[in-house]
Amino acid sequence: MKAIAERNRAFAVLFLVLLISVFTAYHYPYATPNAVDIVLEITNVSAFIYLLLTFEQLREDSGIYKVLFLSMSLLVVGNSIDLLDEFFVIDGILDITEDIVKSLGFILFIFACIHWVKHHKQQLAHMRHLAEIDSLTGVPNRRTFLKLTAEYFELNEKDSLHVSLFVIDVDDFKDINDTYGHPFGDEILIEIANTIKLALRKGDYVARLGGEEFVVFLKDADSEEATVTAERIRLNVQNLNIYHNYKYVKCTVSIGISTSSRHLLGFEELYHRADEAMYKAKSLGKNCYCSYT
Ligand SMILES: Nc1nc2c(ncn2[C@@H]2O[C@H](COP(=O)(O)OP(=O)(O)OP(=O)(O)O)[C@@H](O)[C@H]2O)c(=O)[nH]1
Repeated sequence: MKAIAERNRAFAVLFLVLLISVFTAYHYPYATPNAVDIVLEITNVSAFIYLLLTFEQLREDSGIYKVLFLSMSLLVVGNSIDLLDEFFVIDGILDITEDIVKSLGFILFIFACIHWVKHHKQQLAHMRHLAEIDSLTGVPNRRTFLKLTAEYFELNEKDSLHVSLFVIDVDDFKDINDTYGHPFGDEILIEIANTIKLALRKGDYVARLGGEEFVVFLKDADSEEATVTAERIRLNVQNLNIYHNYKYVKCTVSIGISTSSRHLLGFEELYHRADEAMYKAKSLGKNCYCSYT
């Protein structure tokens, strides 16, 4: 964090120095050459010293920032070489050196900018992806689930096909956590999420609403098809053998089902009914499914 703040400060200084250089050179052509030079040299030399001092902080940055940093440093160094003109009378060599350093800096700067934009885009896409999934199980989170379902209802409003929704709750999960520990509880949640995912048709999806509760949305499934899928999920979870400390641990789920013709029930009502049915399944002894009636 500290290194990133330091890097941003270093970049800000470099930009400022380069801006001052350009601004001074182009906006004060009437100033005496010496005055312009003095402003340029003081800013460039102080920036160069600052770069040397902060370089250590940048060593953990990704490659692209290093290249960006290097390219801007070369531009600043190129400007600084001018200063030597004041003290040494080897103008020709210094001019050529200045041109080479600046050209190299400019090429690197363009290269780094292009790659920085690419890198930034990838990071944004990655962050967007992370915001959409549940970080533990990798299935969509509540927000994504609500978004996907709302989109589906909006797009298919006029169709009269059925949709079904499950609320799935892990049974006695507190006991699992208390007996085997929280990390193992997490492992169980990951296994269950994968098992549910594998039991679904293409196009249907599972999400984790939070805690040990999952929700499944079945497009185009009437109550009969929904119960077949629910039973498949229940059985597959029951058959899971999750290894822990030289033995296999079992877990089960209770599933509440609600089905509706798409334009008859909104999502809220569908969810409310499935939740009620899930509690009924719990009261019937768990490890079973129950349809809302
Ligand atoms: N390991 C783990 N545990 C969690 C997570 N989120 C919630 N829990 C735990 O899940 C447990 C849920 O317990 P309860 O609501 O009492 O439900 P239950 O023990 O499954 O009982 P029933 O629902 O009646 O079967 C609590 O102990 C929570 O701490 C999680 O992300 N990881």
